[in-house]
Parts: sequence; structure tokens; C-alpha cells
Amino acid sequence: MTFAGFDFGPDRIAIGLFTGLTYGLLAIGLVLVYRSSRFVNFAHGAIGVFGAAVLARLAGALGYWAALPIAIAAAAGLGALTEATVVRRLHRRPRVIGMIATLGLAQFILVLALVVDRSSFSGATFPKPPGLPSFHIGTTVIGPSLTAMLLLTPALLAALAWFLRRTRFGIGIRAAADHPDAATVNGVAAHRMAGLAWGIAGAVAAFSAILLTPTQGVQSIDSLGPELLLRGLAGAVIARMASLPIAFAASLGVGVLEQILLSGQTAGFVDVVLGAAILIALLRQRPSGRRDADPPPWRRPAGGPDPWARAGLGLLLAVGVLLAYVVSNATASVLTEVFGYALVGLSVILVTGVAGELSLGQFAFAGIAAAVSVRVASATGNMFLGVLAGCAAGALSAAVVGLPALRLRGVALGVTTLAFALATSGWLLRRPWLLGDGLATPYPVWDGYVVSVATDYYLFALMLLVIGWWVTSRLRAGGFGRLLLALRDNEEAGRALTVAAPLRKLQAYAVCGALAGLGGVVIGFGQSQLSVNNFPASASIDAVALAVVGGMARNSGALLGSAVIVGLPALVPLGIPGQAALTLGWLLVVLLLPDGLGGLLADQRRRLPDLRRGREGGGPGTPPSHPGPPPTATAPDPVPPSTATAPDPVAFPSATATAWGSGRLPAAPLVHDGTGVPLLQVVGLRRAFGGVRAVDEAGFAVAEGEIVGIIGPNGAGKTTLFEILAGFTAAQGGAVHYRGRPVTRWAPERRARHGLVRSFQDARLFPAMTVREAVMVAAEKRAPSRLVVDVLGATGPEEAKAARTDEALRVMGLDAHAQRSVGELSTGTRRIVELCCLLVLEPRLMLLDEPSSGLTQADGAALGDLLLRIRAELGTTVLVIEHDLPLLSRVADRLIAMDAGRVIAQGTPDEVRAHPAVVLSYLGTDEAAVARSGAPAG
Ligand SMILES: Nc1ncnc2c1ncn2[C@@H]1O[C@H](COP(=O)(O)OP(=O)(O)OP(=O)(O)O)[C@@H](O)[C@H]1O
Repeated sequence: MTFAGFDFGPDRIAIGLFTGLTYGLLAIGLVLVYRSSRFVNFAHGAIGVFGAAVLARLAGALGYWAALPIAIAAAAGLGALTEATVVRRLHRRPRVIGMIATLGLAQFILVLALVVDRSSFSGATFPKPPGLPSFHIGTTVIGPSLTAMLLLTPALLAALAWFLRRTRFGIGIRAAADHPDAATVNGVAAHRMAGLAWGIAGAVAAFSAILLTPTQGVQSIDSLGPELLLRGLAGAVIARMASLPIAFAASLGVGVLEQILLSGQTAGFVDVVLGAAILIALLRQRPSGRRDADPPPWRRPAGGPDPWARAGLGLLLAVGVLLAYVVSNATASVLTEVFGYALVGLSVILVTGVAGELSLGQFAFAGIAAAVSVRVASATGNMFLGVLAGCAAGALSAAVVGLPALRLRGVALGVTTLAFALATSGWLLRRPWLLGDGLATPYPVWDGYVVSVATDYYLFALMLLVIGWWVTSRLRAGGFGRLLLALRDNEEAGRALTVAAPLRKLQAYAVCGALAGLGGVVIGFGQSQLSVNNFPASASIDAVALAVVGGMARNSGALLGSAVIVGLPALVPLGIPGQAALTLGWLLVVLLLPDGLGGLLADQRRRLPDLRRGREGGGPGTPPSHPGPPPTATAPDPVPPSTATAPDPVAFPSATATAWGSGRLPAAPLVHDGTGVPLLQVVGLRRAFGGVRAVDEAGFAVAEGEIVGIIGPNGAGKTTLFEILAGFTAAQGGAVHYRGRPVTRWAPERRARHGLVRSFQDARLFPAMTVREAVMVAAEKRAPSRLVVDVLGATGPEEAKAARTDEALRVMGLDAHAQRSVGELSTGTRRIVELCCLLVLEPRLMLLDEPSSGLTQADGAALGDLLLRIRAELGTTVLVIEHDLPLLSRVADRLIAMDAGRVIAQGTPDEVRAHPAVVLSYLGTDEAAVARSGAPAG
């Protein structure tokens, strides 16, 4: 049965279902591990191969059916062991580190499997299940292994479902995966449950490896290469990395789709369609409302490069140049390749280390750039144009991929970029207008000089590496890098402070594409014949691995990682044992050195005398991520026990006049519109979550210069109302008018730029940034960072922001905290920092969400004074959610009371507090509560 050139016959569907079965089992393993550890396990396939090796070794002596459970148990044990020895150690580190560790581990486990039994890699000699029949579906022969799979998979799935739903351990696994802290409180040991989940995933991996190996020719040493990984991940992400039945069913669909497409097209085309299908499925998923637990932030090196680092770089460059005159052509070619990979590594450092986005497709941009640059250079005879065109192609393709990816995060983005990498190497690069079957590379010509010798070309590559390095350093050190850090730390807070997140992310993708493109150009011109094989999809994963091994915190990480992972095996023939030792070595680096090899070097450098301050630098134990308190920091103020909400690691800047600022506020006074139109008008606003009507036909107006309080019981919809007013949640009905203009469709950053700003209930801000950096993000409003300006190294806009920030910190009494990281401040201090940021935005309307929570009583009173001052001195209008009714009664002109999403009363504080509906829903009938609120009795 064919249609449009594709075969839809039962044979195809049957084969598709069988392959889908494999993908389904893989997807189940990936989901199980993801749910407990929140990353993709690259060692899944290798653990399966290990189980297969155990079976192959034991089947002869014990018989197949006796060896089967032992082999599966061995793989389960290895899975659990992996969790206990590797994964658990990396729990508090960024997720990508865990993923890369499993990548290294996979190589190691494969060698282990080879040692146990070599036949686990050969389909022809691998034992088949005895006693089971073969049969035909159409013309397709179903052998005993597939029969076993057909019979045993439903049993396995049923057992898994029963275990996860009905047993204490299964329920424990699900509880620990979804709410690890709550599970721990309830006596479920989260780490033991994670070990169990890994064990089950290992058993599933062994089950499929044992039954699939006989059906295949020779198992590749990459037992979970990017192609297979993508197919497993497709089902898993469609199931939101959560539901096992959906993951399995979607994988069956992937298998059938693949087989039908293969009947009329090439494998590369299948990757394109699969990639598109995955992207559409991901984009159609509505945000779940539940955010993944925030990944721990990347560590950041303290301060700028010191003179030692500069000297070291200078020396390295001099050695690099000298090498051109010493090494052979063969070595020069390897070093050129190392530079190319290092440039791609730099792009990974920017996109993952700085911007915090997981990209598993950076090498695709390198491939596209190489093809374009070689073509342009060949056509024009101009090398310079070729390089520029290559970088532009890299930037453009990264931006095109980035556009839909703006809505994706974490593993979803990783899967999309991996799909793009596969589609690029399997299909796009093979187009005749890119690489086709191969492209003869012209010798680069530089200013009339033909670069025909590898050592000369090496110097050219070194020059491009220096340019890429310089651009990366400029971007990291400037305002643009700070914006990326802010978005990585807390995208919503960044947008609330006017940072245009989509634009900034696209710019970041484009720059990273250009950098990877530069790497592609270096690799491309280094080959006499350029083909798809120079840019395999797996190289994209290698690029992430080398950045992790080298260390994401510094540029040097890319070069070090590339030297170890690309250079070493190419320069020294290692053989399988040597390769295993190298992999084990870098696995240990990933496990033991949080900042990779670059961090190790930096630690050694810190032992040298500090030339900046003329004293000994801190030892290797000095934490690089959070600089300690400056010498001027004041001692912590004691927090009265009655009001302490959490241990305050940092001084609250006390409720004295200096803390809340006695000087001029850090914003210019506003000129009121004076049109008589309300500053804010809310009409019939609606928003429901499932069956819950969070905001239900809410309507009110706020005049310019008013302070209006919003009260209501928990769950009344107050925060959702603010989310809608500030543009973070879309209304399902109704309208918001600000200064007479409908703003309902405006993005949050646009509203903030027009003076409609908000605070957040948790005042989390940017935990990995310093207080000064956080305020500098707010200062962007007046002097936005420009990418090109940053790359060129102009310091003017940065100086303007710094001056404004320092002034704001001083008048808010925060200068003693300037260099502290926001994450280590008490809630109260964070609230002052957040207020400082908001004032720097020169707000016309401030939406404050419970600003007094976490403050001491005295500081709450000081907050009240500050709000009155802000209104008096700046003319700012304030809409404030508060549970502290006495505070509101003192500062607010009017109160709005909400319940169940509706506005139930509004008027003066006295009127609202006495309103029967408010008394009933909020204050309760408890006379004492009413009395405490300050409401008139009766
Ligand atoms: N993203 C979401 N997904 C699902 N339900 C939500 C979401 N946000 C809010 N809700 C629900 O909407 C209702 C209103 O919540 P909201 O946080 O706006 O109330 P609130 O008045 O601010 O409460 P609180 O004083 O506790 O902050 C609640 O029932 C809440 O569970």
C-alpha cells in the first residue's frame, strides 16, 4: 500500500512497531532517570550493553533463561551503582555536568562490557532465546528474539506500572522525583529512591539490549549515539519527561513514522521530519505551570583577569606562534583541529555557561559555516569574505533555530538542538548547494599569499582563535554578558527590569552561532576535501563535553578541553585501553573539579603573589564564586526572635534612616499626566487555571499619585492579578489600560520601560549575581547594553550605569552589600535591593507584592515611611498587596479587597475593613482578628 511514494503496508507498520518498541523502552529508561536526576542519561545504552555482555558470558554455562534474570539484575546493579557513585556527587552542580559525566561513564562501561564478553557487540554470535518460534508478518521474518520482545515487553510494562503505582517503593520513587524535599520530610529517602529508579532503568536497558543485539549486525561502540538518543528522547519529551505510558506510545508512533518515511526517503530526511515533529509537539505543549527545580547556578570566577592571567595568556600566545616553526605539518593539522573545536567550545561556554541554555547542536552551525565560507571563498577568491560569510551563516542559522527555541528550556531545548544537529549532518549539509558529496577546499589566500602549508594555516587558525577568544571575553565582561547572566538566573526578574529577554537570547544565539561558525571555518579550510564526515552530529555532544571538562567558567576551558579530548587522542595513538584511561581521567575531572581543568589552573595561579594588591592571593580553598564581604561590611544586626522568618546569613541593613535612605531617592520626580484619565484602569479581567477562577471579572481604577492596597485571603487571586497587570500572565478576558492606552498585549519589559513596574513575592532577584550587578541590570533602562559596542570594547555606557548604580546603592544604604551575592542575602535585604532596582527604573506605577513579608516589625514601619516618601518626592503611584493591615491603613488612600478572584469591596481603609463581605471572607468573624486589623468595632 503506497501513497505519495511512501509505503504504508502492514510490513512497514510491523517493522515500525518493533523499532518503536525499542525506542519506547529507551524512552522509559530516559524518563525514569530524568525524573529522579533531571538530566538525560547518556550511559543508558552502555548499561544495557553491559547487561548483554553478562548474558553472553553466562548463557553457555547456566542456560539462557537462567542467565537472563542475572544479566538484567547485573545491569540494574550497575545503574544503581552509577547513581550512588557518580550522579549523587553531582546533585548540586548544573545538570549538564551530570549529563556529560554519564557520557564519559558510557565509554568506560563499554570497555567493561568488552572485558566481560566480546560477543555482546556482535549480533551474529550473540545468544538467542531458545524455545521460541519464528514467524512472518507479510514478508518480514520475526525471529525468536523479536518474539521474546513481543511477549515479554507487555509483561515488563505491566510489572513496571504495578510497581510504580502500587508498591511502597514505586510510590516513593514518584514522590521523591516530583517533590524531593517534601518526600524527605515524609520519611522517603530521596537518594535511595533515585538509586532504585536508576536500577530499574538499567534493567530496562539490559532487557532491550539483550533482545535486540541478535537482530542487529554489529553493535556500534557508540551504543547510544545521537540518532538513537534522539528517537528515545522524542517520545520522552512528548510525554514531558513524566508519563511512562505516553512516552511509550509516542515512541511507537516515532518508530512507525520512521519506517514509513524510510520507504521513500533517505535517513537524513527522516531526521528532518522527526526534528520538525518534535519541535511542533514541544511548542504545542502549554507550560505546565510547574517550574523545574531551579538548576544550581554555574560558578563564576571572582574579579577580572589578574596580571598573572594576562601574562599566562601572553606566554601561551607566544608559545602558540613559536610552535608553527617547530612542529611537523601533521602536528600542525591536529593543533588546527584543536583550535577549531576550541572555538566551538567557546560558543558552548557562552550559550550554556553564561546564558544557561543547553545546546546539543553547536557543531551544526560550524558545518553550515564551513560549507558557506568555502563556497564564498572559492567563488570570490577572497578569503576574508569567506570567513565573514561563514560567521554570518553560523549566526543566521543559530538565530533561525533559536527563534522557536525561545519558548523552550532545559532538556526540551537540548532535544530540539540535537534534532537540528542530526538533520544538518544527515540532510542539510548533503544538499548540493552546501557540501553535497564533498567539496574541494581552496587554499586560503591572505593578501596575495597562498596558505598552502599546514604550519602556515596553523598560524591563520591561531589568529581566528585569538579573535574568537577576544570577542568571548569582551562579551562576558560587558553589559551584554551581565544581561545573559541575569536572564539565566531569573528570566522573569530580568524582564521585570526591562530586559528584552527574547531579543537578548536571540542575540546570544546568533553570537554563539558566529563563534561556532568561526570554528567551522577553521576546521573547514584545514581539510583538502570537505565532507559531512567532518561535522558529525556526535561532535556537537563532544563540544559540550570538552567545555565541561575544560571548565565553563573561563575561556581557557574551551582550549584545555579541546586539547585533552580532541588533541591528545589525535597526537598520541591510544588504543582502546588508552582511550578508556583518558575517558576515566576526564570523568574524574568532571566529578572532582567543579570548574574543570581551567579552574584547576586558576587555583594554582591564586597561589602566586597577588600583583593587583601586592599581597598573597587566596589559596585554592578560596571560593571563587561568591566574593566574601568587603572589609567595610557592617556586622549583622540581631534579628528579634519573634519576627525572624529564616536564619539571616547577612546583615539586614537595619531600620535606621541610612538603611532606607535619607538622601535623595535614586530617581527623578515625575511630571503627572494631568489628563484626568486614571493611571491604571482594569476592566473585567479574567484568568482561570483549569477549574480555578484565579481572577474573575476584576475591575477597578487607580488615579495617578494614589497609594492603593490590595487585600484578600490566600488564593484570592491577588498575585495572579499582578501577573496580568505586569504582563507575565495573559488575561483570558478583559482589558488593562495604562495612561489611557490599552497595554493588555504588551510584553512585561515594554510595560516596565513605560514605568509600569512590579516586585515579586519572593524577591528572589538574581541569586548568582552581586547586589551591584543586579542594580546595574535595572540601570539598563537608561543606557541599554549594545552587543556591538560591547564587542568593540567601548566603556562609556558601562561607566554611566556604574555611576548611577553606585549612587542608588549609596542612597538606599546598600553600599556595604554591593559585592555580596544576592543569593546569600536575607529576604529583608533582598526586598530593599529589589526596591532599589525598581526605583532606578524611574517607575510611574509600582506594583508591590507583599513587600513587608520577611521584614522585622521595625523595618516594616520604615517601609511604610519609604512608600510615603516615594509618593511625596517622586510622585510615583503605588499598588500594593499586603497582609499587614495596620501598615496599609497608615499608608494607603484606598483599599481593594478580593476574594475568589473577584473585587468584593473598595474604598477607604476604614470602609473596606468594616465591609461585611471583607469581614466574612478575610478577617473572619473572630472579633480579635477584626480588632487587630484596626477596623472600627461593630
Ligand atoms: N500557574 C498556576 N497554575 C495553576 N493554578 C494557579 C497558578 N497560579 C495561581 N493559581 C491558582 O489561582 C488561585 C489564585 O492564586 P494567587 O496566587 O493569585 O492568589 P493570592 O491571592 O496571591 O494568594 P497568596 O496570598 O497566597 O499569594 C489559587 O487557587 C492558585 O492555586
